Amino acid sequence: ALVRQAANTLWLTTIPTWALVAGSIVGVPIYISLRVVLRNWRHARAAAAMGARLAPTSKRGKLPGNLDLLIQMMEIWANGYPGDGLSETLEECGPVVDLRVMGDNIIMTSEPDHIKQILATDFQNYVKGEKFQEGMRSVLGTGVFNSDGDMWKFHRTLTRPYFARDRISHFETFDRHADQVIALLKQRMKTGYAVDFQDLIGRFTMDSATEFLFGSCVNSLDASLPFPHNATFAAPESADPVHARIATEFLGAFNEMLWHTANRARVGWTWPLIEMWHDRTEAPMKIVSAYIDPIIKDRLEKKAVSDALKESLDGKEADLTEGMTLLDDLVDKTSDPKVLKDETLNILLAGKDTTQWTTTVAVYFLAMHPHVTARLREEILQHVGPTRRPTYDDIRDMKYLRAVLNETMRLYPSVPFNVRESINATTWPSPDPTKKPIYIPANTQVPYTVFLMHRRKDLWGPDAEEFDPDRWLDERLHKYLLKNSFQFLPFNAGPRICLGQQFAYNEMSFILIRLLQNFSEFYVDTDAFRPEARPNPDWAVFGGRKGTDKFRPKMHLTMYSEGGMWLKMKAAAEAA
Ligand code: HEM
Repeated sequence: ALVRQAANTLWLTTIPTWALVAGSIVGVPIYISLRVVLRNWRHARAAAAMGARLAPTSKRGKLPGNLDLLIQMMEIWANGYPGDGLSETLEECGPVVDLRVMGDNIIMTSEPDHIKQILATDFQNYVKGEKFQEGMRSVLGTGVFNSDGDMWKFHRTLTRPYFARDRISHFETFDRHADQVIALLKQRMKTGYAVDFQDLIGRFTMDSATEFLFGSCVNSLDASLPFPHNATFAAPESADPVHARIATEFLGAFNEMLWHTANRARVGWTWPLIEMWHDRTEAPMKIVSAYIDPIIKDRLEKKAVSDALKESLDGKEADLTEGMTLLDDLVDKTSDPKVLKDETLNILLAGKDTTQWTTTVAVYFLAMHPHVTARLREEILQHVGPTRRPTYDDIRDMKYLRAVLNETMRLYPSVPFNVRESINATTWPSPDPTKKPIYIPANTQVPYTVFLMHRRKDLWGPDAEEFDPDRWLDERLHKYLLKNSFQFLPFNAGPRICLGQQFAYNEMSFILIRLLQNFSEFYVDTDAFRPEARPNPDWAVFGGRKGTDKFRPKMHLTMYSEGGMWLKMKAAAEAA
């Protein structure tokens, strides 16, 4: 009908429908191919004019538009190891490659100098882009994580001052929730069953984040913990108090929202078609809003009372704002409930799963490397002792702890893949200095992967895939990292560097110290992982992390372990 309608419009009414349909079937691919050929020719000319060359392309795709590679990537996303397919492509072409998906230039890089240019030295020439933001908008609005240009500057300026100050209150928050975590762990270990450490730390980061953001903790640590699939009993969730059930629902809705937004980024321009009849973020967003909206309303009402009182007292002694939470800080600058909601939700998204993942994998690595656990405990006992609450100064001085965290984020960065879009045509330096720079067309998606960059042997040495915190302390630091600091980027870099970096180091260090004050040995309980959540046995032949690790890493916006991270631990003698 569409073809016939178009034909009518073009006065081609005398041509029979079958001929129009056949013409379209043959004509559309020819039209697309011609467009691609013409565009590549234009790019080649523009590249030559700039003294540059086109980015290498892979020979691996056999179908038009690299459709076979696209299907393969979808399959890897669902069942493979992160980076599979791409690492082979980068091996074939070098650290930068034009993936050419369905005729579009998509120039992926794992080269520190390119990422430096995107994030820092040529920051003005790149945006997150409308394609990325559109999929997130129903959840994140125009908050700091999901905006570009002036809107991003507005949100960043609004939020930055809060993170610029070190807050003792954060340590009090961490401490209360860490106590709950330790108590839950001790309780669980008494049952003889493993704990899903990823789930437990997710509750810790959610409770800490909601408390420092809103001053109103969601209390997800009050809900019962899941038992492994092989347990013979499990406490029913319905036995939880009402507030804990609400917290579980909130946590579930938040995770679901994340999942759908990441899925939109993955399926690209097709997501509005898939969700044409039904916005998949609507239902979970309703649950999240039911929690956040009343808090914001309440805070704005308090602010109005405080302002009125201040006015009646000519501004003397009437400041009722506590100034402790991010929301307190923000209401001093804006009373727009939408801005307040977007901003706090953006920070919750940026700060919760990232710290959850790093802490989870750090403890997984401790389980796999008992000598690292012993050394880290030694440092903790030396600096903090077996029971005292750690301070900011303790954390700053603990070099081995920082090395363990950095090594964890090197091998399993929370944000393994990211993307920007070029505004104007430009060039990137050639990884091979004997060759011309690489041409980057305007309005082109440029994904970059710190996950693959952090594992490159030419950048980190032959043992790049090994977990070895000492590389941050011995001669390897000078030999590799200090040559180019842009080769380690778990927190991004440049004007959009993670706002919560220091907060994250404090939070992760705090919980690890508390954990190692109380437990001295950790074990991965493989049987507690559901069979489909265990690593594919065929991966063993690959060696490296893929062949060694005992969990199945997956990603939405951030990384996670499929089906949880089931661990057991032994209480420390000092803590008894
Ligand atoms: C291990 C923990 C963390 C890691 C690895 C991490 C990593 C990152 C990365 C890679 C980005 C850049 C995203 C992009 O531009 O595409 C980012 C941005 C951001 N992070 Fe973090 N983050 C962590 C924890 C936190 C925490 C705890 C908070 C807040 C409490 C936070 C707040 C933010 C914010 C607000 C942004 C957006 C900055 C902007 O676009 O201007 N992050 N983070």
